[in-house]
Amino acid sequence: QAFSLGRKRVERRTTLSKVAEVVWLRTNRSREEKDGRGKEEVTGQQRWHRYKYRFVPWIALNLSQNQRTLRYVPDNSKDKIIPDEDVLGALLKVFRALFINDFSRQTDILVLLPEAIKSEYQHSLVSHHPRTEKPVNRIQQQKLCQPGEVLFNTLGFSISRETSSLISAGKGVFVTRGFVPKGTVVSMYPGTVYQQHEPIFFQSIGNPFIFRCLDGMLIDGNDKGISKVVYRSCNGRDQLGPFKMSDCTWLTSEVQNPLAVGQYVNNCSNDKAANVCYQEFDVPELFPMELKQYLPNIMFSRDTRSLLRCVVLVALRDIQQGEELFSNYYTIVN
Ligand SMILES: C[S@@+](CC[C@H](N)C(=O)[O-])C[C@H]1O[C@@H](n2cnc3c(N)ncnc32)[C@H](O)[C@@H]1O
Repeated sequence: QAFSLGRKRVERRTTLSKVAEVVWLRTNRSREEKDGRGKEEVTGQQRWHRYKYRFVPWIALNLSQNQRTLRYVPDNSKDKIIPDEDVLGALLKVFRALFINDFSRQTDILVLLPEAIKSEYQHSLVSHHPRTEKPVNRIQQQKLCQPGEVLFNTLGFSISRETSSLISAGKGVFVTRGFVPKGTVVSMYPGTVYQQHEPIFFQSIGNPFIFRCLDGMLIDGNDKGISKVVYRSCNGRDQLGPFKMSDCTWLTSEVQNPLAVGQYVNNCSNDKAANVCYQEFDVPELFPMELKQYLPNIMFSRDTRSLLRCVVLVALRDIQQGEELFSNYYTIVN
């Protein structure tokens, strides 16, 4: 059954790709004819095959209107805006702050952590009274902050989902507070991660949230219907005692990782240039066990050999409070 589902998925993806290819070739041919560029060295067909589409149905319908927004990358390896270490550093900073904020609710996990790690966290929660110099345990005094507040205190900005500034584009993601410097990890693309051969046919029907990685892996970021059921089921499957391997609160209104709204970022247009860019990030094996509960991605199949794929959005320029985030759904890799 898995095989036939997989085959159907491949067939469906092939059909979508064909439709998109025809639209692409028609658009390019008429453009080339108009400009007298028909005899260019690189043909439209060759360019199509170098194109790494992020959202297939979307490009099939909109490519002709958005020619100028294509993003060119000289090589797969040059797709990264910032080094992986910087992505890891930013995620660890935010996740640690979330963990400490939520410390009083983490007792089941804390008893199982090695002493050295536990005391590191406990250390960060002890401050000294300004007059008496006596140690004060901040756990008892701690007032729980909202996750958005933790993000603001850690990276200096908050983001949230609101009605897009584009007409009939549904929701979008806005910087609601603070300032995002260029090169900052500003959001994460949550969802179930599928390898190329895995069945996604039913989840993909009418689903605009399927993100395609450069190597063909797919991330289903839909927070409704069958996609939601699949994510929850994988999340339950992978839990090890009190240790959750991923966060599923992005499927609810009570999100615990405030970065996990990247699936709502809209595509740039000729009037609104992209201010963020997708960047793929494989979570290293040594990622702290107690912080995995904030990762908004999970593998569809429990495959111990491959690393968990995440996708983050990185700021392409400084972004001010009140601005909507726009990414680029089209990438051409030479
Ligand atoms: C990944 S979803 C983004 C979230 C979406 N705005 C929503 O509220 O569900 C992609 C869909 O958003 C819409 N969209 C994205 N960028 C757009 C744009 N520049 N103009 C109009 N619609 C857009 C399209 O319907 C597209 O299929």
